[in-house]
Amino acid sequence: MSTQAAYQIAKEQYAKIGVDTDAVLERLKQIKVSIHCWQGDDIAGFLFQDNALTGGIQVTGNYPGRACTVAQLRQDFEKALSCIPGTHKFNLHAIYADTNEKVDLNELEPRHFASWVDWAKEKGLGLDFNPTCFSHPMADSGFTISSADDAVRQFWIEHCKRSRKIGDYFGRELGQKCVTNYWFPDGYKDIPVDREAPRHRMMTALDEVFSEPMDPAYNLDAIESKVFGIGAESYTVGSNEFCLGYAVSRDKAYCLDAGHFHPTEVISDKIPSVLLYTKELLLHVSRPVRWDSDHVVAFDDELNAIAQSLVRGGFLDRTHIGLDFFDASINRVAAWVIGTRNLLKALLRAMLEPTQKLKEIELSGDYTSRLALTEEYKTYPFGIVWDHYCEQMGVPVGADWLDEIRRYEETILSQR
Ligand SMILES: C[C@H](O)[C@H](O)[C@@H](O)C(=O)CO
Ligand SMILES: [Mn+2]
Repeated sequence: MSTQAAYQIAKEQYAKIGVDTDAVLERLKQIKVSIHCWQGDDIAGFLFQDNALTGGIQVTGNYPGRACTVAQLRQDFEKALSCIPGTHKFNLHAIYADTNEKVDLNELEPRHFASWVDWAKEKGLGLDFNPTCFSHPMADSGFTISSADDAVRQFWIEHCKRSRKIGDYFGRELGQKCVTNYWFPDGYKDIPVDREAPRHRMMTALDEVFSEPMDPAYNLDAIESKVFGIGAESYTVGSNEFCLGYAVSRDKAYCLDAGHFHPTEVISDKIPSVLLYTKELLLHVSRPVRWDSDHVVAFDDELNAIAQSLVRGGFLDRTHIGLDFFDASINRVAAWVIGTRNLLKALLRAMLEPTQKLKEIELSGDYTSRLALTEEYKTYPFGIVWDHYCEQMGVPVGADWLDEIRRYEETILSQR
């Protein structure tokens, strides 16, 4: 049976529960996923390629074909995009500046990212941004913006201020909001005596970073919390309470990373609470396996719960959906495709639910019907709708994309 014929049958089945599949696909088309550049090169960047990855995060694996130049990273990402339906954003870190100058993080300017803007315009992409507060000698103490050393702290404050200007430049040039996300690995390996002072320093340093008024229509500041990193197991300055409190009190966006909480906590349940108190939210959709392992996003229960949380709550307009994983043990281009397609698939599945009807059932106290129907809808043919969407958007249907990526691996990646 053709994808089209199958779609007509699925469309009728969804129509019977009051869901208009064509309208859902129009909504899905509007979703821009912020796809992280760092899956393409194991977070090496281009400014200091000899610096080791620090900050308590780790990329494992040695799959051949890592992107080592700006041109290679763009080429790989374009290949991934050819297998992903929709129009999306590329999420850059400061270390991905494209320049021949020897420039340090506290010297970066928008012009060092001009070629990224040209490329994004040419490809119709949006750009997001992150200061890189790791993999640098000034972060070797384990502290950056909350360091007790004035020189260290000022270095990172300056880097963050400049990052914000780069975010604003992206937003203005591309005519769409750039989310600039601040994540700091600062913390102690062992049990601290003073748990307040580093947080106080981080708070005042951030106030300095954000002191210049900036239009959130172009640059939206987000702050990302974490429970712990490797080497900072006992204490993380930018904890959940710190970052959420900061975001709420300073009118910033909060960034929820799926891997940054205790293993039994889920961000799907945090989304509706955070959005009661912040205007906007950034997600780092990731897959923690026992710890913040940053596995490629799989089509698992929590991914579906995140998508349901966003769709059922009507939060898509206020949420910036970013990805954050880095797996060097498999083809990196395939990793982008797998993770992003899974995220879109989960959003589609959530959108294909008769949300209003389910909310009414819940409100009436009919929990039997709630469970019966949500369980039944799980096996509705969303995969057929997804295939139709891929066909409509001109990207490979089903696993056909894998042949494309394999060919790319043979002709391009394996030659590096
Ligand atoms: C490279 C990213 O900025 C990093 O993954 C950060 O977002 C994070 O999640 C650290 O654990
Ligand atoms: Mn993250």
